[in-house]
Amino acid sequence: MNVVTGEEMHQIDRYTIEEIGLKAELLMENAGLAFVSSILHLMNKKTAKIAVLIGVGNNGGDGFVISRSLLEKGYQVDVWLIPPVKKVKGTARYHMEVFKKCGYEFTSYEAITCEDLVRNLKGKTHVIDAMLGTGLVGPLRQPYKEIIEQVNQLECQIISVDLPSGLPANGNSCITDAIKASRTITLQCPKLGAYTFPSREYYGDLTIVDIGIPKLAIKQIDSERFLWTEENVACSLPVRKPSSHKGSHGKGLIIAGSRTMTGAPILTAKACHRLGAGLVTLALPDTIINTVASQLIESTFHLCPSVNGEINSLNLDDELMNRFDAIAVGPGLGRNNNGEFIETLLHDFDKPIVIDADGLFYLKDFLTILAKRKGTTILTPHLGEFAYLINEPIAKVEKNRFQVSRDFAVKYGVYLVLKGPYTVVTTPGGQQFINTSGNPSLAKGGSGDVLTGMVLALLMQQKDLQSAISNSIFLHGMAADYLISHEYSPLSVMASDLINIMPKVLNSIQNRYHKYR
Ligand SMILES: NC(=O)C1=CN([C@@H]2O[C@H](COP(=O)(O)OP(=O)(O)OC[C@H]3O[C@@H](n4cnc5c(N)ncnc54)[C@H](O)[C@@H]3O)[C@@H](O)[C@H]2O)[C@H](O)CC1
Ligand SMILES: [K+]
Repeated sequence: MNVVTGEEMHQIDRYTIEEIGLKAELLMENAGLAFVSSILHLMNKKTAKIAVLIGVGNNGGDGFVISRSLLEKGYQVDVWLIPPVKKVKGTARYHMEVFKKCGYEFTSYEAITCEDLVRNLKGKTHVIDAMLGTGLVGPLRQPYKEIIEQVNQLECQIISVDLPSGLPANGNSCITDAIKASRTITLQCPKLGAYTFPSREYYGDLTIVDIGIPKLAIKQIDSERFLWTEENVACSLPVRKPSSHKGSHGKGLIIAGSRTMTGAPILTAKACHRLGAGLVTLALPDTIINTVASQLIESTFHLCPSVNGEINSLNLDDELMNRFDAIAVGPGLGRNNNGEFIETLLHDFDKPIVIDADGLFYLKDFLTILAKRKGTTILTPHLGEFAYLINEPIAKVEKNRFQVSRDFAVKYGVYLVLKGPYTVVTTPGGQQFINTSGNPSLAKGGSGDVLTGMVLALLMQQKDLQSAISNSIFLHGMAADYLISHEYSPLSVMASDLINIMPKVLNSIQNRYHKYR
């Protein structure tokens, strides 16, 4: 599913109307009806008292369809038109006339004061926000500004049409005032701002509804951003052939751990086993082998000479190294050596390398070598690690996370996994895939180590690397979602719980595979 900017949505809209010939009035009708179908379950017809706030453009036009449809169904609805009536033009005007011809009335904000409106809204159970959509330009103007300030203080449910009014669709411009919705029903394509912070916090629960825009119209935009959903995962997870053997599922090497971080290699290796890797070898500082090996009976080990409890060199000759199909390096390495072995890996190993955590810290010194590397490289930084790697403040990276991660991935020719809520995977070609699973229980030490092991396992089993990476991220988030919907508190989910629940998560998604075929 494409994730679009406001401009791209208008482009899609134009193609649908002008080239395909689906009339704008029909699209607006579809939009209003799809919105209503998706909210009916939230409202009791006997007790719901609904207000619809209608703006000047097509978002407001959707509001007229929504109001008419709810009134036809017998709901109590008060309708408020915010701009002067004469300013409503085009398709929105058409639906305003249809609304009136059906015998319904609205109140014009022109004729009342903000206090009158607020007094009325205070008695409502639901306010539908159809004031401004993707056509917003610049900072919010009056009278929307004063209305939005008041609406945000109401205690009722606020449901936004397409996106919360006042919020820029693309997410990275400055937010002055915007509706803080309890729920947003987005039309056809999710907007970029829904996956950017702090913009996302204004959306509340997000539902995406189909309004009948043909796929061909969506294909016209040169879009490079997509959601990676359960359907994508179910359709692309590897299926084991009866004839397969352990060599068919990859021999992975994990370079991890130090004297003060013995848990990280255990988590990474266990997660890698759980996602089906054929063989997992753990390269560790020689001094911690007993502690780690006592917790890992499925892995094999390679001992590295250490200084101060951290790996000093890999002690792997080329032949030994090239027996592996892929390498993951970084979890719990520590930062007290010079990381020269990362440079060695980048030079000497031409198959996929996943670099995480302290591996990324060392990588900063070897970026020129990274740019020249022929083999596939996958970097999995969180926001802080990425900001360090590119020498920018965290806030700047957060605000422009799509742009900065794309610039980096293309410049260095890597797969970049920028972790966080809505983790973004950018391919070396610049395409971006946004993850839709997970919850704040993942914000805990160790969950990144688990993800690294999962990525290593799937990339050895799937031909398409982006699917392998995105699938690992989705399953990792889905494990956390599964736990909190099965009696775990988000406070108590631990990284090892993610690994332990993985068989059930995989089973549930594989069982749902038929749903998407
Ligand atoms: N995507 C689709 O195919 C469909 C979308 N629909 C809905 O249409 C809106 C987008 O409609 P548009 O008319 O382009 O924009 P708005 O409704 O957001 O209104 C723009 C209007 O608002 C005024 N305005 C702009 N900026 C400001 C500001 N900063 N402060 C105050 N006022 C502002 C100005 O007058 C503009 O002209 C989309 O979101 C969907 O809800 C269709 O109905 C169905 C097809
Ligand atoms: K809106």
